[in-house]
Amino acid sequence: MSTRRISSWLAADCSLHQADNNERLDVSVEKNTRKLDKGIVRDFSSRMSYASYLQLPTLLSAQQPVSQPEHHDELLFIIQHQTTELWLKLVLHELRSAAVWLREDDLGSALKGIARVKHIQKTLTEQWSVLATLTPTEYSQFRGFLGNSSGFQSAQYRAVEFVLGNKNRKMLPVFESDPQAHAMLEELLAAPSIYDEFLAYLSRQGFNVPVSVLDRDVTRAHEFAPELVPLFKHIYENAADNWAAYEACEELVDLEDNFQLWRFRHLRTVQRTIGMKTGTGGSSGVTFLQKALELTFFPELFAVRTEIGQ
Ligand code: HEM
Ligand SMILES: N[C@@H](CC(=O)c1ccccc1NC=O)C(=O)O
Repeated sequence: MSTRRISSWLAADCSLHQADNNERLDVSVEKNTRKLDKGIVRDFSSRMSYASYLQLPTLLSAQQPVSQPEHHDELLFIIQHQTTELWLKLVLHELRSAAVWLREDDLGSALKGIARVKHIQKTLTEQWSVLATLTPTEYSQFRGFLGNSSGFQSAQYRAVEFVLGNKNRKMLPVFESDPQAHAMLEELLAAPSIYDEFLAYLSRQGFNVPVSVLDRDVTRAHEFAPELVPLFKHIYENAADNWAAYEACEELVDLEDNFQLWRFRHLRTVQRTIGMKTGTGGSSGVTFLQKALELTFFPELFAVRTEIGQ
């Protein structure tokens, strides 16, 4: 089809839509009020509704400010945390499934899950701008009511760190008063991380993964294994021949990057809100959080960058 024919076809199509729209406007919207279609279901006395399916009475009754008198901004604080926890629930669901798919050599499904997680991470990182509207003065007016509660006690956050390979048994005692959370973290501590599963997958695909890495104690944090760097160098320098492995490596790099961006935005929000005060959870605060920026899930995938082209 020539360019002229395409544009005249497009013009005809647009004017058709225009006519259609005008007609609909004339017929169905009067006084800027939309007429409701006859078929719209209104009786939910014996049907599942939006609210019942989503358990909204439960969800929307879970915002209970503790400040007295109630501080206007505590609702923001609660909802920022609750939405984070909801998204973390999905992140955990996807990452745990991705680890299983890797174990089953189903890389495609694992990558699809990781792609979804990356979008959630972006949403979570963006969301910090909402909390940044909370001024230090406003926060100081209800901070005292939070007692020793702290994000440090987020079981789902810790679980995500564990699934990604940043295991730390010393985190567990914090959850002793919550048997369900404690059991979940114990289970994840003992299970191979997504990186362990990926390296085992690579080994099954014929890549030369050292036995010391495959047999590592998975209850500990993954530590930099220099022997892995030549393997990744090979994959990166022959990406076209190892596309699936190469793509998976880059997806993991994105995951770690996104995780660190969330940590950084948290740190900056903390800094602008409480400065150098100690945390309600008992840590030094900003100084403690800064140290997390030195942690890494997939050190060899970053180390390989130094080697590329050499
Ligand atoms: C004004 C808002 C916030 C302040 C001032 C703040 C402050 C802090 C501080 C000082 C810590 C260190 C632990 C402690 O001693 O308490 C911490 C840890 C943590 N916070 Fe927040 N936080 C804020 C918002 C949030 C939000 C919205 C989340 C989302 C769930 C969150 C999640 C976490 C997590 C997961 C940790 C543990 C981090 C780690 O172990 O590296 N925080 N926070
Ligand atoms: N650790 C914070 C308090 C805080 O932010 C917080 C308190 C209760 C539940 C979640 C929280 N979020 C992150 O730490 C502080 O020291 O002000």
